[in-house]
Amino acid sequence: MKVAPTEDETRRAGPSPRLELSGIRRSFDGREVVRGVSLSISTGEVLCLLGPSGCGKSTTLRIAAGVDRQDAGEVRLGGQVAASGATFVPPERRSVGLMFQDFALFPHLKVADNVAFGLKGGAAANGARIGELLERVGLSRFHDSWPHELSGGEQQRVALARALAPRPRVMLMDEPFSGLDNRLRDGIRDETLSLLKEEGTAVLLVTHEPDEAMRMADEIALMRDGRIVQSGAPYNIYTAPVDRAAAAFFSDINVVRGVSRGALTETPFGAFLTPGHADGAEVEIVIRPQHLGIDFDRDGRGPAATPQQGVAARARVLRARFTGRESLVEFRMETDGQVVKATVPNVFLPAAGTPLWLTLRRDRCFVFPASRGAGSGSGPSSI
Ligand SMILES: Nc1ncnc2c1ncn2[C@@H]1O[C@H](COP(=O)(O)OP(=O)(O)OP(=O)(O)O)[C@@H](O)[C@H]1O
Repeated sequence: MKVAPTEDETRRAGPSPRLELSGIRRSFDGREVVRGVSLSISTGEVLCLLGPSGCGKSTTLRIAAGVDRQDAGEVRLGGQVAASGATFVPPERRSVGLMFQDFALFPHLKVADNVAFGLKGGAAANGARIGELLERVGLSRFHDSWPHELSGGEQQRVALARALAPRPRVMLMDEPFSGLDNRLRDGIRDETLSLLKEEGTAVLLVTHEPDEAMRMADEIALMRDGRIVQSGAPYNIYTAPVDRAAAAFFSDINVVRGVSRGALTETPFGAFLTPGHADGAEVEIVIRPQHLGIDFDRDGRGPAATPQQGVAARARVLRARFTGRESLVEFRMETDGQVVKATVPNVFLPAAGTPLWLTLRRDRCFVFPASRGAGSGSGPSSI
């Protein structure tokens, strides 16, 4: 017999997540493209499903929306089953807002009527809510305009107001900003985020852009080949990637290879502690370009080694480019000919062939078993 929880138990357990997916699977033509995805999003939380094209993000979102149906697993909204083997609540009864890249306003409806579309009663009856949302997205003056009179960014903001008008508890957004040019995108992302937070909406946002996920997400779920390979706050995902491919998804990386012997791996940058790697196992030391240190050559000598930096290694500049916010310098190591990249804030454009000394910030290095493909690797160990 199932005993109903007491009020106290319910309070201690906290409210149910607004959206919960557990063990979602979906195949097309015998190929499984979503392979056991589970996630949970609470009130006012933004979860970004991030991954390369074709990894199954949109399929997952479509299943959450109810426009597609999973082969296995369960979708819950506010603690209630919305889709399982036995139950299926159709999309229009799920109280979810949808926003896609192709946000298509209705061209024959004025802006206010577009916003009113999802509301019961139409523009006149819902005047206050429409006015509030148009003001919030900064478009009050377009109340009686036609969609074609608005720029792409303005249309996108109307689409957001339209999606939010019925106060959905959950908003599902699939690459909603990718149709906008770069200049507009950052502003609209920020406005959208603050509006969603104000409304307390739980948001599942699908994107293949790490910058967008870092900017928008409370939590990132990194997806690859139909599976979530890592999830956590943006800072944690960035600073503690689960494997080499997860590190590489967010920025360029340098990979220094070596062989672990007695829990130590010798490299041109000195010995690294590699506990947990078997004797003779190949390891990869991964570091982002912004965490390399550059020092001048003093008659063939480099900087004195510090424990934090380890040993400096000499390299020659291959090319240097200024990219706007920083300079990207590529080097060829004198020790083994490997090419490494470093970024430097501001303008630093040494001539090709210049000898310079490189160090690695050891607290920013990750050690992984040598990968046999994008998906391999286990937990990182910081050095
Ligand atoms: N209705 C369908 N019929 C057959 N295959 C499909 C269908 N929908 C998706 N797929 C396939 O499933 C895989 C995952 O597609 P999905 O759109 O979920 O990926 P995605 O990560 O959102 O990619 P993108 O960022 O390019 O949209 C792809 O290989 C796609 O071709």
